[in-house]
Amino acid sequence: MAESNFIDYVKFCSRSGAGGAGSMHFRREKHVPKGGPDGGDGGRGGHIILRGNTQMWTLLHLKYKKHVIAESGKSGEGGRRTGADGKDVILEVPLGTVAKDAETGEKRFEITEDGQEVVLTKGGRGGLGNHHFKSSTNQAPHYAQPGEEGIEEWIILELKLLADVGLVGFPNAGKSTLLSAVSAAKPEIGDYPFTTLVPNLGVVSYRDDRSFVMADIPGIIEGAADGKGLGIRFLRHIERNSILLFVIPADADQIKKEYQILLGELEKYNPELLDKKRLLAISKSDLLDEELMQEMQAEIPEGIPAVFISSVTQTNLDRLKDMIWQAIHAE
Ligand SMILES: Nc1nc2c(ncn2[C@@H]2O[C@H](COP(=O)(O)OP(=O)(O)OP(=O)(O)O)[C@@H](O)[C@H]2O)c(=O)[nH]1
Ligand SMILES: [Mg+2]
Repeated sequence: MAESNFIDYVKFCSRSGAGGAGSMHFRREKHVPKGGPDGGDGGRGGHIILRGNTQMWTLLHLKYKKHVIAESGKSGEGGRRTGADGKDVILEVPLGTVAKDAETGEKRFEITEDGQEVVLTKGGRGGLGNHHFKSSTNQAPHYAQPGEEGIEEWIILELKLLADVGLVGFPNAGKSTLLSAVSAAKPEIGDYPFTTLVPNLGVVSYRDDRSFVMADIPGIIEGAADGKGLGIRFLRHIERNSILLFVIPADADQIKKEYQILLGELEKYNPELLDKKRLLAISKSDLLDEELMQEMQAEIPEGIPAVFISSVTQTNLDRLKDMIWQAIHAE
């Protein structure tokens, strides 16, 4: 299978720090023979925290992290000194990262904003020092609270792809070839269906210093919404894409029909997908001569901006980028 530059799933063991123990201590001063209790509280154990970062696109950096462990809190000390908190571990993640409990599959939260921090695994509370337990009947408590245990749990992080444009098309339509023609991504390309098994992301440079992110996902086939083929598993990745670029090859039997089937699968999967802006690229147009291309014009579905492109001869790729850019930045 092709290595994807897009990792959408990681699983790791997350362990927060234990709270530090409260101190059992009595004040000792030269002229105070029987000083009162003055044991300080233990520090809080370190949390495991997720923080949103717009500069990140994948969970690749967490792929080999099997254990994430935060420091324990320090014990309290005499003189009511509170122990230091354990250091938190902060994991930077792309926006759209969903944290789940690996055992139950239950969703905990989603990171949606830059800089947003959510505690994933809470550090243990520090124990109370003995001075808290002083009472009228017990002036000298020989007791301090232990720190709370840390939590150890298996966590799944999933990322819904945050691309600006998602490629939607049947297998073999030329989606990966297009991505490789307009970006530095090197997806596998093959003259057989289902070459792409995992989504690929590419950053497309657009004039000057601008860029947008394109997502190449596996081909979608009729029945995909009912679990046929591979595409449906990845359809969730395009939920957030701001626009959808349909890719239909010029040698398709019926462009309109292919388009309708693709639309139908999207709708069955999630009707909201139809609210997105759509563009159509008729790919492999190098296979057509002028005359055929004229005839094909009639085949273009109504109400969708369309362009004939060829990734092989680089035809109209700039025009396509213009259309994408405009669609992304319209309104
Ligand atoms: N003539 C011509 N062939 C192309 C063009 N773009 C892609 N192809 C060919 O079409 C075949 C399929 O290309 P891919 O880019 O792998 O298609 P895909 O849509 O990613 O396919 P899946 O990953 O299976 O969904 C390959 O043999 C490509 O060389 C083009 O612009 N012109
Ligand atoms: Mg492909």
